[in-house]
Amino acid sequence: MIKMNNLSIPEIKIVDGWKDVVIEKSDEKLVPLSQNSRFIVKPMYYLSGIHGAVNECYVRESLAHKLEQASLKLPSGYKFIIWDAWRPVEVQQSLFNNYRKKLSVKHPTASEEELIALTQKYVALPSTDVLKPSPHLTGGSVDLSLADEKGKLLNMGTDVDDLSNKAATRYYEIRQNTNKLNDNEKECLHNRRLLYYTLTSVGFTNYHEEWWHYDFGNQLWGKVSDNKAIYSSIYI
Ligand SMILES: C[C@@H](N)C(=O)N[C@H](C)C(=O)O
Ligand SMILES: [Zn+2]
Repeated sequence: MIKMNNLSIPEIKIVDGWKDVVIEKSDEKLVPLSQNSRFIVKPMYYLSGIHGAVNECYVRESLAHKLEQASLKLPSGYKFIIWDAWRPVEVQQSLFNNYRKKLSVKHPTASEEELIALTQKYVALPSTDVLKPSPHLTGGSVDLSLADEKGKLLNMGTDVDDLSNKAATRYYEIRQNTNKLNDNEKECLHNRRLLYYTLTSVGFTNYHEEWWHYDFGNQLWGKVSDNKAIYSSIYI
């Protein structure tokens, strides 16, 4: 089992400029995660009826292998719950449009340019450009959380795809510097650390604005881990 010894989540490199990361292309194929009983696969965008979303979570072979390695480090009976992985560009476009719309309600005075910039904090710009594809189009991103031995979702403090500052991975780490955390907040802090250390110990990186988004092999991963990327966009 992963040993965290109360380790905090360190500052995570911001991803500005990730589209400039060089991709040394790999031809690894996509594999379905539902074939592995260590994972609970609930493709949230298919289940919520987003047009074009698939009833499966596909990732590159190496990513599936790393996820399996990470699952062996979880406390007994715990599983990863996988909500999303590879996406077709039309799903990326729908998500982008939906977020833009929600943010325009939250920020009624924002200009179109500001809204587009704000939206990109939560959803990457839809792109099939092989030199700068949206991360989920590469099969190198996964949106996930943890379920305990009874199959109950662990408390992470927000839902997936939350639009508040609480979604930032280090939200509770930063909060505890100025406030005494209550029991609920301490639980969220612990659960986010468990997810973070289990995944980063096998080579994943996290997107600092979303506690649920992890990468391996794509340009976001390359930016955060100082590597060249290996995955460009791929189609099924
Ligand atoms: C939409 C959200 N689940 C997500 O995956 N965001 C990242 C930044 C993305 O779109 O790549
Ligand atoms: Zn994601």
